[in-house]
Amino acid sequence: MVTRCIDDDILTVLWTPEQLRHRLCDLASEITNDFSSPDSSSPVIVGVATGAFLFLADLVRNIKLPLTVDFVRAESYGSGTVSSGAPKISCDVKLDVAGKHVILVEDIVDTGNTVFRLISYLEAKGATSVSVCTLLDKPARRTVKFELLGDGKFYSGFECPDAFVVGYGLDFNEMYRNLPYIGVLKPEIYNRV
Ligand SMILES: O=P(O)(O)OC[C@H]1O[C@H](OP(=O)(O)OP(=O)(O)O)[C@H](O)[C@@H]1O
Ligand code: HPA
Repeated sequence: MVTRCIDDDILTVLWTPEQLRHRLCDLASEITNDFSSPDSSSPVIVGVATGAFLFLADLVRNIKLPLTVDFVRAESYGSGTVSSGAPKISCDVKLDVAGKHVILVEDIVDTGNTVFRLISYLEAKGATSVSVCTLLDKPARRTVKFELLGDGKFYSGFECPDAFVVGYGLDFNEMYRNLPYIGVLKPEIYNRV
C-alpha cells in the first residue's frame, strides 16, 4: 500500500517544533509580565479560529495569570491563497468583553485585514484594550494599517517571508494544520487547485 505523506508537499521547513516552543514561551512570559500588575483585570484571550488553535493552546499553558479563553471566527481566504479583503465574522465571542483587556491570538498577520476587522469589532463591544499576539507576522504583504485599542501591544513570534506557509494551525484549503512545524508549501500544490 502506498500512503501519502503530507511532508512531501513542503518545500522548506521555516520553524521546527522546538523553535516554535521556545519562541512561544518567550511571548507567554512577556504577556505574563505585562498583565501581572495587581490592579490589572484578568485578560480575555480570544483565539481567531481556526488557524490559531494550536498556538493558543500552547501559549495559554505558559501564561502564568488568571485568564479566560474564547474564540472568534473570521474567514477571508476560503480555499485559496489570496485574501478576499473583507473578512467575514462567522462566529462571535461567547464571553462579554466589555470593560476587559482582550488579547487577540492569531497564527499569522498577513494583509492585516483580519485583525483590522476584529479590533474594531471588539472595540464596538466595549473592550478596554485590544492587544494582538501573532505567531507570524508577514509585513511584506501588509495592505491595511491597524491600530491597537487603548494601551494594547503587538506581540509577534517570527517575521514570516513573503511565501505561503502551512503547519502548526496554518492551512491551505483546510489541510496541513496538523504539521508540527511551519513550512513553505510547494507552489505546484496550490497552483493545481
Ligand atoms: O492578515 P490577513 O491577510 O487577514 O490574514 C490572516 C488571516 O488569514 C488566515 O485565516 P483564514 O481566513 O484563512 O481562516 P482560518 O483561520 O480558518 O485558516 C489566518 O488564520 C488569519 O486569521
Ligand atoms: O501564508 C499563509 N498561510 C496560511 N494561511 C494564511 N493566511 C494568510 N497568510 C497565510
